[in-house]
Amino acid sequence: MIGAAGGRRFLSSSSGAGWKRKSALLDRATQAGYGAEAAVMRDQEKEPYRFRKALRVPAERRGIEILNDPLYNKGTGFEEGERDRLGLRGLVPPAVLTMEQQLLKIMAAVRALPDDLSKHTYLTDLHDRNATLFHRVVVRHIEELAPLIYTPTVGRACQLFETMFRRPRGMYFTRNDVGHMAAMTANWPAKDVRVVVVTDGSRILGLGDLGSNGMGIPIGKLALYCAAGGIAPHRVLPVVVDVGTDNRELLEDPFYLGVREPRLTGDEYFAVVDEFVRAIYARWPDVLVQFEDFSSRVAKPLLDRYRDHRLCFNDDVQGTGATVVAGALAALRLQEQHLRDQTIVVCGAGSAGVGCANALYDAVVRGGGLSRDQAALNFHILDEKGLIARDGGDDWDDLTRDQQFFGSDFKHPNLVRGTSLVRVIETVKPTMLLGLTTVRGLFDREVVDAFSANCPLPRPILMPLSNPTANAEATAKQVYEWTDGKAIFASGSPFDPVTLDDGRTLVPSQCNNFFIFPGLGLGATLAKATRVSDAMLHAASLACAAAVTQQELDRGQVFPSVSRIRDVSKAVALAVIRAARDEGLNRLAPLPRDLDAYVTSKMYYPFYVPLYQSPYGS
Ligand SMILES: O=C([O-])CC(=O)C(=O)O
Ligand SMILES: [Mg+2]
Repeated sequence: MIGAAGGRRFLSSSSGAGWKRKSALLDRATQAGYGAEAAVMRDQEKEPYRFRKALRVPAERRGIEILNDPLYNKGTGFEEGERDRLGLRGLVPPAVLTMEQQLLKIMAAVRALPDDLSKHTYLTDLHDRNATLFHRVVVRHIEELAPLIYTPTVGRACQLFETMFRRPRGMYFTRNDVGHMAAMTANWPAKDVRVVVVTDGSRILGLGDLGSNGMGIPIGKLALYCAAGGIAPHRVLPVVVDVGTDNRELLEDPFYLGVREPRLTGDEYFAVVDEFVRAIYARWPDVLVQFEDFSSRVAKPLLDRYRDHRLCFNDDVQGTGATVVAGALAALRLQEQHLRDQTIVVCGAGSAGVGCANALYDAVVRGGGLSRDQAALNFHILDEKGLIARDGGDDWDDLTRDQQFFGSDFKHPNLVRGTSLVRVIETVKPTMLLGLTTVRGLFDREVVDAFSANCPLPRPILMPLSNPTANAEATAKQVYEWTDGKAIFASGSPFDPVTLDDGRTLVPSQCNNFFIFPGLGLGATLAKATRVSDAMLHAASLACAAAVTQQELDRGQVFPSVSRIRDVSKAVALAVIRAARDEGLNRLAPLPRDLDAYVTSKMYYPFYVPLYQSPYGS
């Protein structure tokens, strides 16, 4: 595979000398025939990149086979010399397009399509035939394309996965593969996988159990790892661990592509995941495994099983948690407030809700000034029955230890098990209200009015985080209209800016874990960290919050604009590497003196390099 690249050079943007070297190399690049690319890099992107002189294609791969490999294919982008060298003459149309021309063509085609699902399909096809161009297009137009290749459109794509299926991507490890998984990893062609995103399909976004059709999620997450986090496409592996499904419709659907059996549970379930985990780390010992969209029943138990001795994290529990902390810190910076003084109500006691509460609690304790017990009193968590509290209920023992943690010690007659959301709000007067329930419209007028009327902050902080858009607890328009534009709004799925009757236009933030996971993965793998610690996650939150510019804050945004996501990922990666070093978890030691330049140099940037045929094989 790729990796047998010729002499590599990289460039840094961090110092004057770096820029000089960069200019010199760009000049050489221009002379070497990269004119358009070099100009684009210099004038439009200012994107430091790794300059690869050439890439060797395995000798056995020629002509059509190169066109059929999305990692090598350039379509009409093959230059004349390459067409001769690689046996392509006559196999592609005569015109030679620059990457820029191809990009314009792709964007025109995407924009001409009538709906988001068709656009998703078009982009998936591009991904399948020319990965370099796909990622270039995504990098350049991330704000427009992230909602198409990722949340929210990816949710619909998962629901329709079987009918939309064209070409496999990633790997499936099923309950029927027990005993074979270690051998199966050898079927994946890439030697150097750095990041695996795995789901068991049991809780895809807020859409429930979609079984094997959940594959769309690891694929979408990893597309962002490449475009936003600078991990090269041949270093990522999307996975479904298919233990069956409890979705009756899928079980009865003749076209369902997964294992048509009820889900495994208990020890049998954990044995399958254990074997998968052992197999993955046996083939790729330094890989980072991101657990994604596992149901609350298993998400935390799996995390606890592996987190101390494997490089892994759960994106919904820890990634979303770290993202919410980042948003909270930025929202408080805007109002010159401290996190320790906030009263926080979290709706939803699944793994994501509890994960967010835990991450915020951890941030309060790290911030100092409150004892652990005092800090816990600032949190109130509700599940579908209402407030979680020890008093007044008979289901205390059925709750998990994590759920019980924030409900033990209220000394207020109103705060008993099952107290309604509005009553909780009127009693505790929260400053932050988070929704992780998947219940559309839960934050209705009554809730938002009560929240806004009782909130001691000038700007109440409201985060309906459930995905995709249709599951959001409230829309941006509703919240801004009901609070007269006062609320700070951040949602899991994107919403368009809202113009109020008085002419003010307000820009909602997207509080999505894509601000954390690509940079966390980049940092953790570059540091060769032995595990992902709470301190690394907290450092990621701080870096993300610090990346919000004053201009963005002034517009009411508490997350950076999505167009800057590569910069944010880099800042997150740097913070994660330093945090790993502080705890002695880095095996990349000592860290490079100019860490910034090092991370920059390691970030994949999609552009074509000349291909040569290797006489020696790959
Ligand atoms: O995928 C997303 O957009 C965020 C996420 O992890 C989820 O909702 O499960
Ligand atoms: Mg998720």
